[in-house]
Amino acid sequence: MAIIEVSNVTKAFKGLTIFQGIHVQFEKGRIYGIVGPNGSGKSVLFKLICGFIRPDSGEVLIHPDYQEKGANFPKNIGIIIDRPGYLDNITGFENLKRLAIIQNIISDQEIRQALQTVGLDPDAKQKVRNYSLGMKQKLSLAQAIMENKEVLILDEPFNALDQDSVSNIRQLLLDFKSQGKTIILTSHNQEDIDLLCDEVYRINQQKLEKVVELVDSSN
Ligand SMILES: Nc1ncnc2c1ncn2[C@@H]1O[C@H](COP(=O)(O)OP(=O)(O)OP(=O)(O)O)[C@@H](O)[C@H]1O
Repeated sequence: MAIIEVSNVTKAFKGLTIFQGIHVQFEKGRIYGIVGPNGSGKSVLFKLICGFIRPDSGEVLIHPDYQEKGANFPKNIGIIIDRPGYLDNITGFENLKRLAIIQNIISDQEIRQALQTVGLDPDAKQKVRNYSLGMKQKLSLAQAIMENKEVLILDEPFNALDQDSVSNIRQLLLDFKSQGKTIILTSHNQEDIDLLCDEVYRINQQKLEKVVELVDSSN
């Protein structure tokens, strides 16, 4: 069984149909790209997968090993969807520490490590209020990876990152994949998709279509 299976899912908001009977399966150890124009439903798909919103019909099936006990919600997923509201009068480390306390499964050292991995200084005294857009993006990436989850769902993980940071994070995601983690991401940058993804799906007219790579027959 796949880790996550979206089966015949339909979703509308007040008459605005986003998905009509979509299917997709996500397998362990692969990187999946979801593409589509603004407003086509990429974030909605991620929220459906995470159980934040429910399908009108159809279902999202989660492999038992990845299920929250007693609920059909995935556990063990690191998420970036809609930038989280960080407290702006404390540092990045202090924000992540507050969030880490909820699960209480990681040490301060692991939080520091996550910050360093994405290129933020864990000892910086700077409050989040004074963070640039790219720094906030890195903080949300650090949050998604800090608990070393098996599945990462990343809505526009490269937004606002400078070129070096984009390269670092791309490499990080490829390293995660080689460790057997599963990653589902969106990006409006085709290069991210081409470099990272094993499979790509495009949202088109309320359906999810697998993008088939055209083999260049000229060589
Ligand atoms: N909770 C909600 N209630 C009503 N409408 C919603 C809700 N969530 C999303 N929508 C609508 O669903 C559509 C798809 O939104 P979504 O955020 O998934 O798009 P997206 O593909 O992620 O876009 P972008 O590329 O701009 O990030 C939009 O028209 C949005 O307004």
